[in-house]
Amino acid sequence: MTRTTESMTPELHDYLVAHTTPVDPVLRDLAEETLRALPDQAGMQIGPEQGRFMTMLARVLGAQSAVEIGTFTGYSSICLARALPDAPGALLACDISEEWTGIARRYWERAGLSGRIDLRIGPALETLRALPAGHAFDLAFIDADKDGYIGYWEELLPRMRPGGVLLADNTLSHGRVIDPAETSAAVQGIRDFNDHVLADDRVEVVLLPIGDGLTMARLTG
Ligand SMILES: C[S@@+](CC[C@H](N)C(=O)[O-])C[C@H]1O[C@@H](n2cnc3c(N)ncnc32)[C@H](O)[C@@H]1O
Repeated sequence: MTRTTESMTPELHDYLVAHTTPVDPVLRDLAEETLRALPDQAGMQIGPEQGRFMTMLARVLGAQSAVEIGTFTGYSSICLARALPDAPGALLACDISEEWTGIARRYWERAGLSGRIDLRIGPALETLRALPAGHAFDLAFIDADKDGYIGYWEELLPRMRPGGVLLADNTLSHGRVIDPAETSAAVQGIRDFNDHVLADDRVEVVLLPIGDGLTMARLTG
């Protein structure tokens, strides 16, 4: 029998957020400023329960170094960097927008995390390819252009430590992944990515119904 996850109503979502450790003033203010300054893009930011999950996951893993593809105004990078050692560049953050990451920089400073985060502006695939050999990550978070996910996956996997974990955001595409009428490049990119990850025997994988779908893959080798 297939067991389904209960449908997530707005009320049920409010309830689960209310029963998750609350966000601190830095994340609260960042979410508010993002909504005020960038109302059309603010939905790209991860939600509070996903942020808490990512912080806890990094702590449980004892992650020493992490990489983020898609930084935007810095919410997810704060959630990750908080769980990393206070070492220069413990989090490599990749984005193409100086404007949006300008907001991120201010909040990293306020959170006392600037020293841990190495922001690289430019296409993330180029940033990853330019990393020195031997640069290894315990945790990776992919949350940028959806038709680029497979490229990021293939570039990141050889750079992960054994037992490392890759997370990929929006892998349910608001349910559009199962809508045959949906033919956009972004949704097709996610479908292709989900199939690609499932077929990759280097990892075990679970697609979690957190936020808009969060794929979690662990290197088994
Ligand atoms: C969904 S948002 C990231 C949200 C962020 N993780 C958060 O929780 O606030 C996607 C980001 O990917 C960036 N992006 C898009 N294409 C990119 C590329 N080729 N390389 C690096 N970043 C890219 C965009 O500028 C945008 O800031």
